[in-house]
Amino acid sequence: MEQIDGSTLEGGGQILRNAVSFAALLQKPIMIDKIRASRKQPGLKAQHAAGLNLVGRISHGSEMQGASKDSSTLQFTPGDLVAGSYSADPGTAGATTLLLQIALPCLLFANSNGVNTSTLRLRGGTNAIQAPQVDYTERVFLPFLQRHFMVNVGLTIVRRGYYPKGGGEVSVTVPTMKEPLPAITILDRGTVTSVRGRAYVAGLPKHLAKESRDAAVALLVKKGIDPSVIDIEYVREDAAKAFGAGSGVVLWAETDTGCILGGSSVGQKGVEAAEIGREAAEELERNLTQGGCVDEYLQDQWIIFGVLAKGKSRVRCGLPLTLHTRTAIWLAEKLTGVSFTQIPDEEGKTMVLECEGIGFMPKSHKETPQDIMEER
Ligand SMILES: Nc1ncnc2c1ncn2[C@@H]1O[C@H](COP(=O)(O)OP(=O)(O)OP(=O)(O)O)[C@@H](O)[C@H]1O
Repeated sequence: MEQIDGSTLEGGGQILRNAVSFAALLQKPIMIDKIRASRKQPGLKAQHAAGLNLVGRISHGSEMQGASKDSSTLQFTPGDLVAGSYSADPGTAGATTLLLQIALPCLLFANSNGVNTSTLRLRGGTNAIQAPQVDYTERVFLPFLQRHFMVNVGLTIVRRGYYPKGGGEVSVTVPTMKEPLPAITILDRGTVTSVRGRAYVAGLPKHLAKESRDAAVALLVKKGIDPSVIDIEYVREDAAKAFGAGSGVVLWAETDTGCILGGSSVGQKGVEAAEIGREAAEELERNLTQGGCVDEYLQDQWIIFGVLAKGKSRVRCGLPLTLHTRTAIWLAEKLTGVSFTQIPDEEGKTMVLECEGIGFMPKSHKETPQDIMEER
């Protein structure tokens, strides 16, 4: 059983998600201790437990011990990943997008079991802090997967939900892969051709969304973005499609080389609407200034897919590399044997991350006549 120290580097929930996804795919039993030791309240939160148990269900015949709230140790012996319909609900505002983060790699490579697409119903928060807002997943992460890894994941926001009540729901369709993911090369950031976005409120007056939008636009223009490429809508969510009250801004910039980078913020009590807009714009501007082809969040989120892909992937990232990215690399190297190379540019402003992926495909899927011959 592979031992993983959950307090390493970032020491948060992402280690668990990546570790359990890799373990389920590679059929490698793991034991994680010191779970979320770096956080104020260590151990599993309801949303982590819900994500782990979701993978436990996708991985038929698996055994999982310690996947409950407050647990600091987890043991997982994987079974067979099987495509199908699954759901998860932490009962809190825990991020639906992070439930997707742990389940997605598993479902992509699940045994198709006669169905070519799995479906996920994920409940919880859709627009929470310290997690991808669902609009980020929809507008940045999934288009990235589609453009570069050729994977078409469908996402429908059934109902939005916010901190502290949650109550949101997203529905996701995940195709079953018939061949390994292709390696990716993304080195040229290119020039920004559009900045789109969404300033939203739910259960609050609409003018607040407009104030956030206007402040975001003003800051972007001040930082040198051409006003004619900016298109940020402001909305009050339909009450039937949003549970509770919330606000925030999600922005995404596209470049002429096909890169998409995000910037976002979530409204909090006592913070003015205009400030929420400026926060999101500042984050986007920072990501653009860093010169990477991915923003500071995609930087860690592409790692698992690059490691699973077939061949050498190279992605230019802005600096500094985030602690989440360094943690994802550390864990991937530990569990899969791949090694990452970090190649700085001449001016030391950006860093190309390079890895030779393992070309992952579960054994049971290799059923071409050639594979059968090789088995014999
Ligand atoms: N504003 C954001 N936009 C997009 N992605 C985000 C954003 N904030 C965080 N993320 C992503 O969410 C994940 C958070 O990982 P983290 O380890 O912090 O998880 P967690 O489950 O929230 O655990 P913990 O409570 O221990 O921090 C990372 O993949 C990170 O890139």
